[in-house]
Amino acid sequence: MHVFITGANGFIGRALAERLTARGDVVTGVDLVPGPGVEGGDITKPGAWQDGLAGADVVVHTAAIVSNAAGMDAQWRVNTVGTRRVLDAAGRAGVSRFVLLSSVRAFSDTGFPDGVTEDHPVRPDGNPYVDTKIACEQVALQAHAAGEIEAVIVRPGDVYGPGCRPWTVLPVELIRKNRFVLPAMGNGVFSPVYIDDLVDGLLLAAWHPGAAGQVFTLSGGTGVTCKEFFGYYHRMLGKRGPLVVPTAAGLPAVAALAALARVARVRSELNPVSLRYLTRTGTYSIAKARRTLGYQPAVVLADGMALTREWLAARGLVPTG
Ligand SMILES: Cc1cn([C@H]2C[C@H](O)[C@@H](COP(=O)(O)OP(=O)(O)O[C@H]3O[C@H](CO)[C@@H](O)[C@H](O)[C@H]3O)O2)c(=O)[nH]c1=O
Repeated sequence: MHVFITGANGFIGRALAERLTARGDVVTGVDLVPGPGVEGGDITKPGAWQDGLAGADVVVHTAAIVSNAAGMDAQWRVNTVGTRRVLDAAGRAGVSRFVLLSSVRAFSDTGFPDGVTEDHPVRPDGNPYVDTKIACEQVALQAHAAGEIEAVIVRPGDVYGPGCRPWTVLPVELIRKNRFVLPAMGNGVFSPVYIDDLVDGLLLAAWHPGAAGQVFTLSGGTGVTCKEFFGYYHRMLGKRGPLVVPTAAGLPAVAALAALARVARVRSELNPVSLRYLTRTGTYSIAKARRTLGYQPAVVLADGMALTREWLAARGLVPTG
C-alpha cells in the first residue's frame, strides 16, 4: 500500500509513517515542517507537495491546527478549507480512499451522553476547533456522497504516548513547575488511547472495505478519571497529586491567565475551554469500530504509561528508574 500522510511530521502522522514503513508500505507526506521523506508544504495552497500523491492508494489527513486558543479564521482556513484542498488534490491523483482525523470533540466537550455512539448528532459549540472539525467531517462525507473518493472519518479519543504534546509533554512540564491543577475535583472523565492502538485503528480505516463512508470513534475503550490519568505523570516525577479544585474555583484563575496571555500576545492553551474539557462526564463507545473493523485496543493504561515513561526518561523529561 502507498499511503500519503498530511501532517506527516506531527505526533500521529509520524507514528503512522513509522508503522507503515516498518511493514514495508510506501509512505509519502507533507507537513509545514519538512523531514526525511516528508515534503515541506502548505496544504491550503497548491505546491510541490501534491507530487507525493502520485500513485498513492490512501490519504490519511492529519494536518490541522489543534488548539483551543487559535481563532476561527485560521482554523477554518486550515482545518476545513484545507481538508477540501487535500481532497481536491487526492481526487486529481486518483487516490481511492481518504481517512480524515477528526476528533471526539465533534460531540462537543460536554453535554453528550455517557457511552456516546457515532449516530449521536455532532454539536457545534462555538469553539473554533470543535466547529471546524465538525465542518471538515462534512466536507469529507460530502466528497464521499458525491462519489469523488471513499471517505472514512476517525474520531480519536485522548491520544497519548511518546511524542504527544497535549496529553504527555505539556502536562509533564506543568506538573514539574507545580502549575498543574484539575477542575471537577479531578473527577472529569478522560478517554485515553495509546498511540499504537490508534495507529492500529487507522490502518483498519485505511483498508477495510466496511469503513468507506463511515464514522468511527477510536479510543482505548475505557474511561478513567482525570486524576487517575494525570496521576501517572505525578508519580513519574515523584510528586504528590494531582492538585484538584472545584470547577468554579479553577475557572476564574484560568480565565485571568488566558487574558494575560492575550495581552502579552503569547499563545497559551491554558484557557476556560481547555479547563472545561477536563470536566467531561461521559465516555465514547468504540463498539462500532470493534464490530465493523475488528478494532481491538491492546495497550491498557498502565502499560501505555510505562512505555511513555521510558520515552520521557530518555529525553530527560522525567527521572529514570
Ligand atoms: C497547521 C498545520 C499543521 N500541519 C502539521 C503540523 C503538525 O506536524 C501536524 C499536526 O500534528 P500535531 O499538532 O502533532 O497533532 P496530532 O496530535 O498529530 O493531531 C492529530 O489528531 C487530532 C485528534 O486527536 C486531529 O484532530 C488532528 O487533525 C491531527 O493532526 O500538522 C501542517 O502540515 N499544515 C498546517 O497548516
